[in-house]
Amino acid sequence: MTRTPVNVTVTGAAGQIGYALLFRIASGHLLGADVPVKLRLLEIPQGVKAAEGTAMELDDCAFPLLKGIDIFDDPNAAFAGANVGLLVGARPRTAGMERGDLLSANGGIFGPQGKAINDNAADDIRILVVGNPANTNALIAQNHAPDVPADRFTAMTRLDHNRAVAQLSKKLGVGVDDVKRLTIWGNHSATQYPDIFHAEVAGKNAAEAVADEKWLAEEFIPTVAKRGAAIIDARGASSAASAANAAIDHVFTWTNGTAEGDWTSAGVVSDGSYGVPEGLISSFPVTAKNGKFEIVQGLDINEFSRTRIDASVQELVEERDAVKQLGLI
Ligand SMILES: NC(=O)C1=CN([C@@H]2O[C@H](COP(=O)(O)OP(=O)(O)OC[C@H]3O[C@@H](n4cnc5c(N)ncnc54)[C@H](O)[C@@H]3O)[C@@H](O)[C@H]2O)C=CC1
Ligand SMILES: O=C([O-])CC(=O)C(=O)O
Repeated sequence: MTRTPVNVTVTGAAGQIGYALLFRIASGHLLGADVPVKLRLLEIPQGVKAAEGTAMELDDCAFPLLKGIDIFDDPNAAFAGANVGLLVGARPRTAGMERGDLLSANGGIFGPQGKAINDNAADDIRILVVGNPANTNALIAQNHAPDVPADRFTAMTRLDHNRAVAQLSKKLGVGVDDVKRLTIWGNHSATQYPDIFHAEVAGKNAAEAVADEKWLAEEFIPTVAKRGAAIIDARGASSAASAANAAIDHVFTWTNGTAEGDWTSAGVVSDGSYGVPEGLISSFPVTAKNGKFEIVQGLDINEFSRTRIDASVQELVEERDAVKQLGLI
């Protein structure tokens, strides 16, 4: 049976994450090995030539699933008919830039992109925001797309989730696939909280298997939360291949579902669960089924976790209030 190709719009296509991401989308890792795709690349005018170079390389791979590549510098055109949008391009923080300047510069990107999605994307559009500050950029885009169901806008914390799984598996000397039900709560920032109290490792409770609160508080949590900065320090550039891999994992899970009895982490619109104010885009434990993320309900949150979740959510509240004050939402 011939399937209609899925239109995947990628912003920031000529950047380092774009370079690590596009080849995996085109080879079937984003949606599945039997799903043809058409790529729609969005760049700023200065980035278009480099995106054309990447498109030449994509052609040269002769990927059977890749049914077309178009390059744009206009978000309305780039999101026309999009079924999946990966919002990677963002304004990075540069020396001397205040937080408000960073939020406004990104508001100038994610507001218009949200509107372009609202006006032009396909009815089944699903958005993953990768560009930082990811949660708040997703909130801005979602606020500019009143006709799109809010739950189609998500922010990436899957990289944090994967980092936490890897650190825990090393500590316990087990395979990464033995780790289940780990959760990243809150913001994709240094305040995020990787929670192992509900996680299972080879069928045992992870916190009980670790049995070392000092390691948890002083090693595990800071290592995961500050991993982005450690990569920049070591590589001289921010994480790119691992970020692209996490974006692939996020969308693949969203569309193909979580395994029975397991969950993952994603920044999704809060429905007020776990005391996270409604409407914030915060990371939660989520399952995915029939193309929808659902927040896992009913977990007992202990004092250790409560303080840390609240601190990260408070940071999201402050970011939301700042973009509100700037008139960006
Ligand atoms: N959520 C997460 O876990 C992670 C997020 N990130 C973030 O992802 C973003 C991208 O990272 P890199 O690819 O390394 O950056 P990069 O600087 O290599 O590439 C960004 C690209 O976006 C383009 N761009 C800028 N404004 C644009 C706009 N308005 N429309 C379309 N394209 C635009 C630039 O021309 C550039 O080619 C950064 O904000 C970074 O902080 C990075 C790693 C992990
Ligand atoms: O700070 C950055 O740009 C990179 C980042 O988000 C991460 O690696 O988690």
